[in-house]
Formats: sequence, C-alpha cells, structure tokens
Amino acid sequence: DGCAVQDYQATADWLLTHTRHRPKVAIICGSGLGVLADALQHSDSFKYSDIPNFPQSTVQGHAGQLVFGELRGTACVCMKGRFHMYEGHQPAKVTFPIRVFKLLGVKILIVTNAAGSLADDYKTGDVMIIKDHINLLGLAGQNPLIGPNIEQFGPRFPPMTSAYDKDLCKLAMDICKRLGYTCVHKGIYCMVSGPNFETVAEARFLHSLGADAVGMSTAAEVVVAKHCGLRVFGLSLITNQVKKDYSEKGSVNHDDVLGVSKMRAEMLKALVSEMIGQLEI
Ligand SMILES: Cc1cc2[nH]c(=O)nc(N)n2n1
Repeated sequence: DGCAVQDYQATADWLLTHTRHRPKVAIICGSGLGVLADALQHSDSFKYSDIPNFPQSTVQGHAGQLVFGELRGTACVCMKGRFHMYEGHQPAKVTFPIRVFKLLGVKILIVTNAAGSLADDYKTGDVMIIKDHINLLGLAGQNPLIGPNIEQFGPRFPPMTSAYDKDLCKLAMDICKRLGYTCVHKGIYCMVSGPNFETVAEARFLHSLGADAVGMSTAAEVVVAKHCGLRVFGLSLITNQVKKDYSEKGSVNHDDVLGVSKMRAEMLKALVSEMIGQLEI
C-alpha cells in the first residue's frame, strides 16, 4: 500500500535534496486556510503530484502544494491542501505526510481545520482550540495505525491521553487574549468520515458524546503524529452551526465553509505566526 518505511524514507530523501530548508514545524492548512502557507518567506513549493509517494488532493479549496519556508525565522513546512478519507484515501495514505515530516526532523505539528459547531455557545466564525478529540473512525477500525507496526516510528500500542500538547494550548490561549481575540474556545473535536454533513439525530448523538465541534479530518493525522513523538497543536475554525433541532431552517454547504475560512484566514495566520515566533525549538 506504499506505506512501508522505505516509502516514507524515499519521499523524505527526495524532499531533502530539493530544498535547503530543514523544518522544525509542520502546518496543515484546513479548507480555505491555505493563506498560512503564503506567509512563509524564502519558500520552496512542490506540487503533491511531483512528490514521490504523495497522495493527490482532489477537494475544491485545497491547492495540493507542499511549501517549505520561514515564519518568524523558524523553518516550517506547510501542507496547502490535505487528504481526507472521504476522497477515498486509506487512513495510512491520509497521514503519510506526517511520518515524512518526522523523518525531515519536524518536532511540532500545527493542524487546522474547518468544523461545524455542536456546542450551543459557539458561533460561526469562532475558533476552537482543540483540547482533545474523539476519533470516531479510529475507534471503529478506520485507523492509520492498523497493520504491522513500524517500531522506528513508535510503539505498537501508543498512549493518546495527551495527544494535544498542553503548553501549546496555553500559549495559543495567552496569545488570543493578548491579541484581543474574544471568539476563541477550547473544546473537543470529533472526526467523522463525511462527505455528507450530519443528520439532526447524528448531530445530537455526537453532542451527547461530549463533542463541541465536528469535522472530516485531523484526528488521523494527530494519532500518527503522537505515535511518532511530535508535539501537536490543533485548531478548528467554526464554519457553521450543526442543526440539532428539526425545526431549524437552512442547511450547510461547502461554499459556506470556504466563505468563513476566507473571513478568518488573516486572524489564524496572525495566531499561528505569533505562536511560532514564541516557540523555543
Ligand atoms: C469541514 C466541515 C464543516 C462541517 N460542518 C458540519 O456541520 N459538519 C461537518 N462534518 N463539517 N465538516
């Protein structure tokens, strides 16, 4: 399935010979949040289709480029466009880049996504700093770590209790306070496969599980990142409020998701840049 250790190594070696950057931070840009990649200075960009063993991105609003460069003096690598299960990628393919980043020497993963809110006090356009996740797919067997374990990356049965780094969470909250961002929450992200949005009954079910926001990405990448020892910070941009009531009118669509992302992209760029500026790595 093209996810053996030599596949990861071949991709890492190809990248190491094509860019001088040696990134310490990897950023995954969610739907419509590709502007984060535009913030990188002295950048080298590679189309996913040119990178050996990389899957192809097929979603509108996802560019499909790997961008190396500097942000506040720190070498970063940024995925402009990511892979989703609903495109038909296997979990191990969705998360393939994470292990490549590990082989490049990356220490910290920053993952952003768009999500619908289940919590009643979240509004469209709010930001949720991810405190923890419910990997519904992973619990049900669509898990990127299923199959032979590659000991070089991590253990057979990895702990996930502190998948999201507390210090990075606190750093982000402090920066949001200092930058005067009031629309910021800390909550639980639930991953579903998509591509359809939830029914009212499913929304109620997920909310009853304690989820504050629901999306179609992120959890798989975080599991693999935690497995191979990366520190993880995640945030969700709330692009709509999931309907939990049969009387509510209207329904969500991908254009709404992209519209909200555009509106908030600058704020997220400022937050992520400031975080990277404050990191000691
Ligand atoms: C990216 C994204 C946005 C939403 N909104 C929603 O209501 N349900 C989801 N699963 N997602 N996923």
